[in-house]
Amino acid sequence: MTKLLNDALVFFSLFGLGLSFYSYIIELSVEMDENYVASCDFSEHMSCTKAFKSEYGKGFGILGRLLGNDSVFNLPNSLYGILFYSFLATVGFSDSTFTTTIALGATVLSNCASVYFASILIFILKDLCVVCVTIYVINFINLILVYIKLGRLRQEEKLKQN
Ligand SMILES: C/C(=C\C[C@@]12O[C@]1(C)C(=O)c1ccccc1C2=O)CCC[C@H](C)CCC[C@H](C)CCCC(C)C
Repeated sequence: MTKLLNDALVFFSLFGLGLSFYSYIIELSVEMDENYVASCDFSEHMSCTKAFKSEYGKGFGILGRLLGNDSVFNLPNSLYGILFYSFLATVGFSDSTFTTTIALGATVLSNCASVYFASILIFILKDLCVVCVTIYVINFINLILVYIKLGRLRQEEKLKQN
């Protein structure tokens, strides 16, 4: 009964994974070649590298301050994205209520991250990063999908008990 939901969840998680990989490649390219022009840089106020290269592009702009800029955990956000969406794509296959509850927690967390990053884009960097905004949309879709899925799993459990 959750087959279509699972497929959609895995699809959007892989979409997020792809965007995270793409962001990471862009970051590496910009770092190696300062003349590199990223395909997601459209103008001064529509730039993805402006976000990635900012002080908020690494360790969520928090870990560096907490653990020191040289900490092994102060990685580019895109690497955390790769970890996160790989995890979500994997648990997306599971029809266990427990696993899906974990997935719900993770997607709630990622939407908090969306709000945090979106405010940085709007109020501090005054930048429209298309890759970032697409990530926010994906995070929201994933939240809705996991929420619906958990509801159905709980309903199925109830039906089995009776
Ligand atoms: C494209 C990507 C990250 C790039 C980033 O684009 C973001 C998000 C953004 O909006 C932004 C704004 C302002 C400055 C910099 C930036 C960015 O650089 C990857 C998805 C990141 C995703 C939102 C992470 C979700 C992580 C979980 C909430 C926590 C996972 C914890 C791990 C230990 C698994």
